[in-house]
Parts: sequence; structure tokens; C-alpha cells
Amino acid sequence: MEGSLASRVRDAALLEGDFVLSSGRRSRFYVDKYLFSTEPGLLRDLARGLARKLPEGTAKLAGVELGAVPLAAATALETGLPYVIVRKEAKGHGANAGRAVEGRLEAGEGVVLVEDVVTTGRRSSGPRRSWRARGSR
Ligand SMILES: O=P(O)(O)OC[C@H]1O[C@H](OP(=O)(O)OP(=O)(O)O)[C@H](O)[C@@H]1O
Ligand SMILES: O=C(O)c1cc(=O)[nH]c(=O)[nH]1
Repeated sequence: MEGSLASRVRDAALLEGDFVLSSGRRSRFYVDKYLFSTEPGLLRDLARGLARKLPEGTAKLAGVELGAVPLAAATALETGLPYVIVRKEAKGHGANAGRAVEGRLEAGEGVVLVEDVVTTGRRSSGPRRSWRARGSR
């Protein structure tokens, strides 16, 4: 991340205290992503930065609920690329019952998973594994 963007994120969202993380670990630091992703100027500049880093051949973006969804949506607006939303658990009713991915995702597409915060990488490795199994890159 470019220097000034990193300091803007740190100033907006870095908290110190005693926090339990999604992995169950404890941390003295916590990046409250909602404190940067709900600021339109910062969200737009993050999306511009992400757009510049997308590898060639990126056909689609993906964001895991909840925190990564605004970042994926803003990057989609910046690039014109479509995106999908990945649920933590499949929905149990409606047209998409049994599916954890909202939006269109075809086998073989080059998908870039946009993350807001990565600590152990566990959350983002789940979708990556299942897409590889279905032929996406
Ligand atoms: O790398 P990991 O150890 O998997 O941890 C990082 C994940 O944890 C956070 O999500 P959180 O559980 O806070 O959920 P939220 O997006 O629904 O707020 C973060 O947004 C990542 O998705
Ligand atoms: O690992 C996490 O759960 C986590 C860490 C962090 O800094 N921010 C966050 O939203 N989640």
C-alpha cells in the first residue's frame, strides 16, 4: 500500500486494546475496517490502489461478507469489473438456496479475492480452495 494511503488507514482504523480475533487469538491491535470502508474518500482511494494492483487477466472480483464487500464493490466501480459476494455460510432459502456465492461466477474465470484484513489467512483460503476445485484461477 502506498505510504500516505497506509497512514490514512492507520489513522482512521487502528485500535489498541485487548481484542479477540476471528481465529480465536488475542491481539493488542485491531484494524476496524468499518472505520475506513465507510469513509467515501478513503474507500475510493483504496479502490483506486487495488485497481492498480490487479494482475493481468483478472475477469472478476470477489469479497467475503461482511467487511470485504464494500472494498470489492468500490473496486468494481473503479475498474468496471463485475464481482461476486461470498457468504460465510450458504443461504438456506430463496433462489440461491444452498449457495455461498452471490452473483455470477463461471468455471475458469480469473477471480481476484479482495480482502479487508488478513491475519491467519484462514477466511480467504476457503473460497480460494473451492474455486480452484471448480476450475477457476
Ligand atoms: O485471516 P483470518 O485469521 O481469517 O482473519 C481475517 C478475517 O477476519 C476478519 O473478519 P471478521 O471475522 O471480523 O468478520 P466480518 O467481516 O464479518 O466483520 C477480516 O475481515 C477477515 O475476513
Ligand atoms: O483477525 C481478525 O479477526 C481481525 C483483525 C483485525 O485487525 N481486524 C479485523 O476486523 N479482524
